[in-house]
Amino acid sequence: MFEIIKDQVQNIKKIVVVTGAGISQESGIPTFRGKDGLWRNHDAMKLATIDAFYDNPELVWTWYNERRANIFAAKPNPGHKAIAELEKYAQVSVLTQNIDGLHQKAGSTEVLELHGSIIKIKCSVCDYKEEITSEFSEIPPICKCGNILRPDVVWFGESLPQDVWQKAMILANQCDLMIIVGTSLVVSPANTLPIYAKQSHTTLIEINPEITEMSSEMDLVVRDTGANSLPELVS
Ligand SMILES: CC(C)NC(=O)[C@H](Cc1c[nH]c2ccccc12)NC(=O)[C@H](CCCC/N=C(/NCCC(=O)O)S[C@H]1O[C@H](COP(=O)(O)OP(=O)(O)OC[C@H]2O[C@@H](n3cnc4c(N)ncnc43)[C@H](O)[C@@H]2O)[C@@H](O)[C@H]1O)NC(=O)OCc1ccccc1
Ligand SMILES: [Zn+2]
Repeated sequence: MFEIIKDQVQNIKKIVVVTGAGISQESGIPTFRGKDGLWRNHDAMKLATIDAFYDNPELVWTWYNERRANIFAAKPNPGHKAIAELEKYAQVSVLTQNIDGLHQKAGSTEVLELHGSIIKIKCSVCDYKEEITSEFSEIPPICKCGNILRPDVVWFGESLPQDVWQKAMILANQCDLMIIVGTSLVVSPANTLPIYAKQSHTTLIEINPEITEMSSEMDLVVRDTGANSLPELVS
């Protein structure tokens, strides 16, 4: 399946793996597409906004608490593990849109969380931040400054953490191989990363059971799941 790599493996030093919800689907975490994208009939893309949060912070907090409980119970799948194992062969940087922390749990040592992390919270006003270790008694939890706390994730209409995004663009532009797994490439600016790689003639591989916004730009398309196909990369 991955002949295109096996032929040039000796000069692949830097690998970037761009991931989305699909890589965690086989760990029991729903994606954002189709029926998965609905929570209590609320469109996930509408709930993940600052407006939804200020309209109904209890509802948004309940959504994130349910997702967090599901994520805490989830285990990395063979797809996450294979990406971590790739570090035996090259420098691997994971640029993920996922907030579930499963790449780190699988052993990946360089993971850039483009859209934040569900295990972190921050104040909606002051610069207070912390990692969540236990469930909250009150919803929404209140910061010591009196304002409400929110999940430390990037909502639609909010810009990505600039230090993380700058580093992601550079890694995408300097890698020898980019593997794009489990993302529909609908959401920007994450969906521009393959373009940065293409500019420096990097080999692009897409792993996804379905076609995506950029399938036609790929050097190799693997129409299979992450857990089924990625282990072959390291076998
Ligand atoms: C919907 C989209 C059009 N909107 C955007 O891109 C907007 C910009 C925008 C607004 N209006 C527009 C109109 C046109 C174009 C763009 C825009 N982007 C933003 O707002 C970004 C912020 C985006 C980040 C939002 N936060 C997320 N998540 C964190 C929170 C949370 O998770 O709760 S996005 C969230 O949704 C996205 C979902 O996409 P995927 O991960 O790809 O998942 P999806 O379900 O779509 O697809 C799954 C894929 O996996 C495949 N699959 C399924 N199973 C498997 C399997 N087993 N194995 C392999 N593959 C599999 C499926 O086939 C499928 O292809 C992810 O990025 C995820 O992180 N910020 C910004 O631009 O800031 C600057 C700015 C600032 C102010 C004003 C203007 C601009
Ligand atoms: Zn505060």
